Parts: sequence; structure tokens; C-alpha cells
Amino acid sequence: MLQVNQLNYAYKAGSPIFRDLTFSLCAGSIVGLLGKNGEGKTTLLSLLAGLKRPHGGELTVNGHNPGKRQPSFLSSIYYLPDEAEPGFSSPQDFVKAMAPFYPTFDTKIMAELTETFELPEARKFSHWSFGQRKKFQIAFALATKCKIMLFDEPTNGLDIPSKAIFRKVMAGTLDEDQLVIIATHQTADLQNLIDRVMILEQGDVKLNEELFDLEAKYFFGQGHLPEHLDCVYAEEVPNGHKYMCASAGESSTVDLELLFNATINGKLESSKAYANG
Ligand SMILES: Nc1ncnc2c1ncn2[C@@H]1O[C@H](COP(=O)(O)OP(=O)(O)OP(=O)(O)O)[C@@H](O)[C@H]1O
Repeated sequence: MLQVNQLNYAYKAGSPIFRDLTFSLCAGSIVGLLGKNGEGKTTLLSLLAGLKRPHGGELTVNGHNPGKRQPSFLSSIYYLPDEAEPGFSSPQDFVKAMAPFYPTFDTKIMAELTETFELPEARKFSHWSFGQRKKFQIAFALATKCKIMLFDEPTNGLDIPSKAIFRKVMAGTLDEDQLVIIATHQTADLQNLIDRVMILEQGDVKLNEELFDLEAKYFFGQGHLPEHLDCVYAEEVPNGHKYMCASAGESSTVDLELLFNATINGKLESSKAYANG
């Protein structure tokens, strides 16, 4: 559904953000896009949305070249940037103006999510808080039912209960033919939500794997380091270690923060993988 082949991009000559970046992602997946500050997460989302054009290589998103910004492409993709403001004075104006661009827009989902996110009755966005405006835009994005959804730091500004609601509605609203990419530093907000993690480092994809596969390969735990397992990476914590070991059949949940640290510390070089098709 999404292929990036030898993509090159630089804001200024001589310091490329991406050099021959290559990866692919399939439909039916919620992907967590991680990377340190300045690694290019936002730039990548802008390229996928067709807001920037690559300086080399090929991008195919849902069968389209995003840079051409064809109407059929634009109606199939939704990009919610970090700190995006609605740009209309009221939610009603926003929906009236924007929903017609998305043939699959579902007013019932919009109404349900408005209620679930407890959005205010006030007619003007100027009477809403930042978090409330953000939740409105997340609700609208999900209601479009776009095949591809790109979210940049969607949980920024959401209160604690809203973050849990975000995870619930995100998982509950999506269909098998949709692909969602969530760029964030808030790994806790991705827990129990994503099924694939992609880590960018130094202009390249360092890791692109399904959580299911990671759970089969590694055991994530906390406490005393297990002597019977090969430890891949560990960090000291007050009661011992948080660790990631080669799995010996035991099941555990991927600790995204530990996985990220292990990856950027070069401990997973051998497990660098690209999603196929
Ligand atoms: N408009 C711009 N002009 C020049 N350089 C830019 C511009 N926008 C971003 N950059 C640079 O490109 C690099 C990637 O930026 P980008 O915002 O994509 O990173 P990011 O991974 O999203 O960062 P963060 O996690 O801090 O949001 C950074 O080094 C940044 O300084």
C-alpha cells in the first residue's frame, strides 16, 4: 500500500535528511513512527502526504505519486500535523467545508466520537481549549475513513483520560484496508495500539517490524537479569534492570521505550528488517 524506494530529501544542499530511504508498509496496520528529535518524522509524513516532493527516488502511496496531488489521492489520505489549528471558526463550518472532500466521510462516526471525546457544545472554536480542538480534529480524521492516515504527535495536549480514549477509538474505528502512521515520542500512548514499529535514525529506517514478530524474538522484562536468556540490551532501574533478551519461548509485551533505546544504541543491527509488500 505504501512503497518508498531510494528516497532522497534535503532542506539544504549537503545535509540530506534522507539518503536512499527504502521501506514499505501494508494496509491493515497501525504503525508507530519513532525517532529522536530532528530525525525527519514530520518531513517523512509531509512527503507521504504530497506536501513536499522528493529530490530523488520514488514514492507510491495507495497507488499514487503523492507529489502529483491528484484529487483521488487527496481524498484518500488524511494528514493531521502537530499543532494544526482547524482554520475555521466553528466545528460546524469545518465539517461543512471539509467533509465533502472525503467521499467516505461518516457523519455517524463523527457524532459518536464528538460524544466519546466529550467535545463542548460551544459553537466557536475560540471558546474551546487546545486539547478540545485537537480531539475534534482526530475525530474528523477518523470519520473521513481515509485509506491512509498520518498523525504527527496526536496525543500532544490530550489529558490522561483522553489519551486512553484516543487508543480505544483509534483501534475501534479502523478497518483492515486502512493504514495509519503515528509519529510520536510518547511511546506509552502507543502501547496496546500499534501493531508495527518503525524507527528512523540518521536518514534511514533502523527498524521496521511487527510487534508480533518482535514478541516472538525477544523477551522484555524487569527485575533481575535472567541468567538463562541472552541479554540484548538492559537499562538499570531502581529494582534491578529493564531488559530485552532473546526469547526462549516465553511471551511478553514489547517495551517500546527499551526497544527504541536498544535500536538507537546499535544493539539490534542484525534485526533491521523491512516490511515486504
Ligand atoms: N523548513 C525547514 N527548513 C530547514 N530545515 C528544516 C525545516 N524543517 C525541518 N528542518 C530540519 O530537518 C530535520 C528533520 O526535521 P523534522 O521536523 O522532520 O524532524 P522530526 O523527527 O519530526 O523532529 P521532532 O521529533 O523534533 O518533531 C531537522 O534537522 C530540522 O532542523
